[in-house]
Amino acid sequence: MTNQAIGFSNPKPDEFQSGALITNENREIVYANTYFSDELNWTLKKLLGQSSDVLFTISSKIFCESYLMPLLIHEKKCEEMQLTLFDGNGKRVPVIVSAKMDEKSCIYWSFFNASKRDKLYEELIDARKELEAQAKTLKLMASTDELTGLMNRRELNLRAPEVINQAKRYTHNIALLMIDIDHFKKINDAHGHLEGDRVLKALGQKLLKFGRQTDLIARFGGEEFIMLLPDTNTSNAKIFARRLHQLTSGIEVNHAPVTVSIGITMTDGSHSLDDLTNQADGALYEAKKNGRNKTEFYKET
Ligand SMILES: Nc1nc2c(ncn2[C@@H]2O[C@H](COP(=O)(O)OP(=O)(O)OP(=O)(O)O)[C@@H](O)[C@H]2O)c(=O)[nH]1
Repeated sequence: MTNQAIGFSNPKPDEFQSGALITNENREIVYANTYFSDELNWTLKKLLGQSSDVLFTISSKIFCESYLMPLLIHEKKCEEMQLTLFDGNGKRVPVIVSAKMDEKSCIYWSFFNASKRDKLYEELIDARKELEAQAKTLKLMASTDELTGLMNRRELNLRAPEVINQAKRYTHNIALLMIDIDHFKKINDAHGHLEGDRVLKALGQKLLKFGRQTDLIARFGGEEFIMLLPDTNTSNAKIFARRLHQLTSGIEVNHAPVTVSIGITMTDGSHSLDDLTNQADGALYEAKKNGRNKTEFYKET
């Protein structure tokens, strides 16, 4: 079969927007339509008589040998395989290939340029990546206190039950500390809201640095913070609170140290977060009542 073997006179045989190729039983090209010259920059004369291998990239050749050819031999046809061709200038062109094999092992190939389709895939992948990044940012925003960067109350509510359950399971104690800046309103009133914000941020940073990785450290409300310390007994919690008082005094407003009051409650995992925060709140109230800059433990009545 030669190029002339498929001789049309009218209408024009070669106005297809796809490549058509025929290879013989030795896989030599015996026909290529003008798509190969017009769109893929091949010289048709050069192509004729060549092995079809000249068209395919190495990975496409491997795919042809290992999958496409066995399929053609067995099924006599294959549809919509994604391969990569070289054009006449050696540029890679993604194509969708369908092929049919006749009883003399001639193969009738059709190639559809898939560059635009690939571009669309790339754009879809980019769009997906962007959406994933946005979702991640939104998740972070929903779980984080904007001012201090600590987890917010919502996130604490989500994560605390697991920590409390683990204490129960492994028979550990947990300490919950409610930490409240003393006379914070005065700082705001005397030095402005921005100064108040600076103090909140500084305390947030100190708590983060001071806490362990397993601690939950959250901004609970205005000037109130919560630390949930797993695997901590009463005497450890006392030492921890003492160091927290020292640490906080390192933050100064107009050369005066900032102080905090702390309410602590302990549990073996048999209390809910709500129970614990109510208990710690009661202890915090006692600390404020007793003069501030103090730690009090919740006492069961
Ligand atoms: N700068 C700033 N202030 C805040 C923020 N959230 C809450 N506050 C302020 O924190 C202050 C809390 O005041 P109070 O509840 O009276 O407590 P306090 O002045 O610390 O008094 P004690 O707790 O009794 O020692 C209020 O003035 C709030 O406006 C914030 O994000 N930034």
